[in-house]
Amino acid sequence: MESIHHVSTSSKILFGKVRRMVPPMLEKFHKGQLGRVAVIGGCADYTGAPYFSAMASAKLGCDMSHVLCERSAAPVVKSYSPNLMVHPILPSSDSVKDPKSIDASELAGPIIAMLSRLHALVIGPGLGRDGVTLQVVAEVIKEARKQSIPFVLDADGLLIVTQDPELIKGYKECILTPNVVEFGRLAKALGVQVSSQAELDTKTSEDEKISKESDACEQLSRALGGVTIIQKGPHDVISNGVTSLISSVQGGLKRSGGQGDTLTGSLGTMLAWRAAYHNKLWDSGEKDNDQDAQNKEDVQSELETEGKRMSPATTLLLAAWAGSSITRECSRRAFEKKGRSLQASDLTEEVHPSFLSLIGEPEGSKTHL
Ligand SMILES: NC(=O)C1=CN([C@@H]2O[C@H](COP(=O)(O)OP(=O)(O)OC[C@H]3O[C@@H](n4cnc5c(N)ncnc54)[C@H](O)[C@@H]3O)[C@@H](O)[C@H]2O)[C@@H](O)CC1
Ligand SMILES: Nc1ncnc2c1ncn2[C@@H]1O[C@H](COP(=O)(O)OP(=O)(O)OP(=O)(O)O)[C@@H](O)[C@H]1O
Ligand SMILES: [Mg+2]
Repeated sequence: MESIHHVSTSSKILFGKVRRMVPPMLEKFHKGQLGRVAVIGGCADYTGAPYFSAMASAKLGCDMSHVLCERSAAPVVKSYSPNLMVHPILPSSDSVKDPKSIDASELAGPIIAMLSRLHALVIGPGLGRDGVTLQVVAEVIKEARKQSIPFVLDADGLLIVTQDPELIKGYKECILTPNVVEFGRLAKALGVQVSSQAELDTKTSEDEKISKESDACEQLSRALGGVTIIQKGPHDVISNGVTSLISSVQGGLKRSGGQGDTLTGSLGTMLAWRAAYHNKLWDSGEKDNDQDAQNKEDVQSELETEGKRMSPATTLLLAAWAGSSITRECSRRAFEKKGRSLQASDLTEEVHPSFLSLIGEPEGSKTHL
């Protein structure tokens, strides 16, 4: 029994459509046009997560990859790679006089000042749970939403939304990437029923299981006013509440921490490219389309029609699906080489080969001179 909201378009066609959203490599572009992405995260406890996320973004192909992190994390993240631009501008209880009396919007000022120069944000990798930090990031979320900047919310960024769902309710330019535990917390906060593993185990076919899981993902998305959710797991369920896609590219078998960070960074770059596609940075050769896809049928038709531009609802689902597919392919490739010794950093090296094998360079792209 397949969910009535699932798009059944083949992976081959979907990858072909993703390729349409990827800007070609052309001599005329200047620095920054292929993507300016910032990861907001990194604290005294976690420095790996923002690094993996920002590197995935860079290796997928964005031009500029920033990390906005807590003061103590900055020299550490910088030492991992000179390619990243690391800004120690994320306040915490350690960097303010009195953590109990702060002006969060004022403290968010230096981050907010950067927003207009960015195409996409990834909020949450290694953010930690410091009260001052989380209040400041909530202010950044409000401002990013005001400026219609797309963002990905993960890890401790999801905690902010669990505590205050209104921050993102109805904002169509965001992607949430909860793991099983984070999904459960969000569902509980929004009163959405989730099947237990025991209940899922009673389902006789894989299709029935997926259908049950995607029902919960659709309901959570609807409860949040149609935000896009990637529910990570043995397969990733992607939904915007009315249309769903299943990402089932084979992954690896090692579940080391930090693989979700390759996902968020890849999504950051996909969101930047999606913005470039809608801003017509290059001529995609497709006819204009002024209607936004409203339901599964519209999305499926846009995905299966050649020569017509896709609308933002379709490209957001597709960007989410592409990020998930790339990450799972990275995990598969890294696992093939490293087996049980696989670490998150092994995925980073697989981002470009995975992009080439799944999506490939778009038509007109000059990758050799
Ligand atoms: N190298 C690094 O710097 C890393 C930092 N990380 C950061 O660590 C912080 C906490 O992240 P956590 O993910 O640990 O969040 P939580 O502290 O909420 O812990 C989630 C718990 O759920 C468990 N879990 C995960 N998937 C499960 C499943 N399918 N079934 C049952 N249990 C499951 C995990 O083992 C973990 O103990 C975040 O800021 C995150 O970004 C992680 O991303 C890992 C890598
Ligand atoms: N059982 C599984 N089989 C295949 N792939 C999986 C499985 N579980 C998770 N993944 C994949 O691993 C990636 C990370 O998902 P995971 O559930 O580990 O996130 P996470 O707990 O947030 O990770 P992180 O440690 O980075 O915070 C996703 O791309 C997901 O598709
Ligand atoms: Mg995580």
